Amino acid sequence: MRVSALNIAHLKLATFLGLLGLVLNIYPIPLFANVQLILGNAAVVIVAILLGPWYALFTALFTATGLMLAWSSAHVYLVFLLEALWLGFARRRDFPILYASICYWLLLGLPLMGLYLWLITGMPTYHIPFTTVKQAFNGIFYTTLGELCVVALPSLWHLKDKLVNHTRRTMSAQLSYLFILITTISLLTSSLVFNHYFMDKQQVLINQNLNDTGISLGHATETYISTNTRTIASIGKFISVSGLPFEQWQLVLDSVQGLTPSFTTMFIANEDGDIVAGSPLEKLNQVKLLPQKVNVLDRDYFIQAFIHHNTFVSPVFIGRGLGKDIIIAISAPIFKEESKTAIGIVEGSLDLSYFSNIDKQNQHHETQSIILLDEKKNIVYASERLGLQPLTPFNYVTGSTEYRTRLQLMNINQEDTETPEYIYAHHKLKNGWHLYVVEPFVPLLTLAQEQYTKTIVLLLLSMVGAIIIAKAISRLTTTPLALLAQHFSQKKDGSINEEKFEHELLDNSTPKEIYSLYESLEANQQALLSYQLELEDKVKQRTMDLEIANRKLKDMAERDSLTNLYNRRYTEKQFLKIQDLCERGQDAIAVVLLDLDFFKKVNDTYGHLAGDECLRVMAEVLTSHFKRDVDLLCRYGGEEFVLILPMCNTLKVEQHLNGFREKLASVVITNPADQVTFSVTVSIGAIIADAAYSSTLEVWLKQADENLYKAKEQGRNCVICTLVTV
Ligand SMILES: Nc1nc2c(ncn2[C@@H]2O[C@H](COP(=O)(O)OP(=O)(O)OP(=O)(O)O)[C@@H](O)[C@H]2O)c(=O)[nH]1
Repeated sequence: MRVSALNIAHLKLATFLGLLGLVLNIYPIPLFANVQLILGNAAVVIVAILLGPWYALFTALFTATGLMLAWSSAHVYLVFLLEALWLGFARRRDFPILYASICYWLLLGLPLMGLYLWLITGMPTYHIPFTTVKQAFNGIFYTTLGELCVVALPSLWHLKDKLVNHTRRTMSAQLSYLFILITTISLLTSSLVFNHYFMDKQQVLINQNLNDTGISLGHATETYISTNTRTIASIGKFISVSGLPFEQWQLVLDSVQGLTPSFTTMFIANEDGDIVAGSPLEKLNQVKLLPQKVNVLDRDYFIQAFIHHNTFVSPVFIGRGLGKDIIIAISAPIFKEESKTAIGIVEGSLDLSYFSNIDKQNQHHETQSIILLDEKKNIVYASERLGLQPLTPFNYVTGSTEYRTRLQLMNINQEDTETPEYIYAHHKLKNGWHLYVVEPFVPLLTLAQEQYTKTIVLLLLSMVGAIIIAKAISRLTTTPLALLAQHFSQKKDGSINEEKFEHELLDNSTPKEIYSLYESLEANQQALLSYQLELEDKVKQRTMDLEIANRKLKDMAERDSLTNLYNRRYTEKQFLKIQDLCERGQDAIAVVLLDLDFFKKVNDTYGHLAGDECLRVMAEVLTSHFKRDVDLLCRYGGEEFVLILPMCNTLKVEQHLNGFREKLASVVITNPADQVTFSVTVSIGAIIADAAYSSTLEVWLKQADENLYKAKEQGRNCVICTLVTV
């Protein structure tokens, strides 16, 4: 950003929007798991549209910091600052911002995000495509939102010195683009909301199922333990009350053996902790064969029952009595008949396979697993697929910072990973045991990903559909307009189009406004046409008048008004052309000077009107006598006339002049004033020479004048002609 180009108002706007974006980005909208919607970057889009790349970069510094605080990952600076520059430069080149955003994510955003997730975060590869595509769609979402904010806020349109389009886009393109923007934001919003509620519902269902399983299996476990505890207590009590001698205790165990299938083994130990009776009997016999005597004096279940007189359920441990299995021992004291003195204990080792049965009977067995812990949090039973060993402590980590759900999440095997393994429900049983019902998290994640992927595909299809529909809709309105504009515009030659507008698009389906426009344009065109015709007529008339006036002016400039013969000026000018032409053709020219005889006398005798009439008659006779088009007849001044006779027959000129002289002399002239008649004669001096004789009229006239003078001298009414041969 050049410092000189800094605009304080723009900087303030960019800062304000940046801070707003920062706050919005600190709190992204959680959708499901690690799917979050960030909206703060819309501020960057607004700045990119209005102010260009450098201000957008400035705003992006704020918004990316917001994301940095939310995600604690520096990659946001790279991905989103680049995006800001990209959008800003695209805007400067009049590239629609939505399309620019799509291009950015396809060409840069997606690869960058993918590389970051793969190389830096160590996210499972199967999850990377979804996470990156999700981010790209989030990008398209806030870009659309930003652009619509600009469209919806008229105050931003009038922002001083903001970026403006260099090229004017067609109405159809603008309408289509706006339609696509609205469709995109509507589809994205509705699909996000729909997916959110769908996933929410799924989570509620999963939670409910886990809890239901927990309650039912917990209840079954409690019943199993309490029933068996009561059984052991009853045996102890029976022996105590019956006062049976210890030799008969084996009989008691033998008799209850079939009734207590829940116990794998049972035994009775005496006050010294020695096993004195056992069931099944084979096990007891095996124990008796052992080299060392089995003594349970130090066992919790012995101490609790014998010393504390409790009916006791032990944590899980490795048996040492009738076998070395992993067992849970339930023990009860045997009292001396009618007294409070313990004389032994009866113990039963619970059959742990029962938990496997209730696990298998669980209706959600396919997806759910259970973990039963004793009060010391050692594993009593764990579903086989979990791979957990009974008796081992249950190690797990709950929660996840990356994946936000309304479910309880735990990791059992991979405690260090951020990807949760299981969703769980926990139940604490009445005896202090814990029951965990767990379900793998990945299927739910996969479901969410499938759901969002379908949405994305649907969105893409809808965008294509929107483009087609937008084009069709804008065609309905803009095509008739374009056709009207084309039809009613001037033709290339600037004239008005006179053809009637007929097009299939202009029918009953044409919008009313456009049809009214057509009607008024049509009326204007007709008015303009008739005005044009009127104008053309007027112009034609004026042109004609002008031509006549011009001709008159020309005549006035070239001709003598009294005789209508050419004047002196015209003759002098024309002579040059005639002489040049004849010189080229090696033709002869005759230059003749004529002067009425005693014209002063005519004037004096008959008056000036008669003099004028005399001059007119002279001109008429001249015109009728010298008929060739090439002959130039001129009143040279006063009663003097000049004839230029090009390409003449040198031998016949004099004769022709004499013919004229005689003709004039025979003409009777009537004085218009008093109708008195008279006649006049003319003296003629001429020179006939090859055109090359001279290019100057004066030279020719000089000779003609000399001859005229001679004619006057010789008594007038005669022709003196000189034939000059070069
Ligand atoms: N009525 C009339 N008279 C003209 C016009 N132009 C010249 N004149 C007269 O023509 C007369 C010419 O007289 P002069 O030059 O003495 O010649 P002339 O009387 O014809 O005598 P010669 O040429 O020697 O025979 C003058 O009186 C002019 O006033 C004209 O346009 N109309």
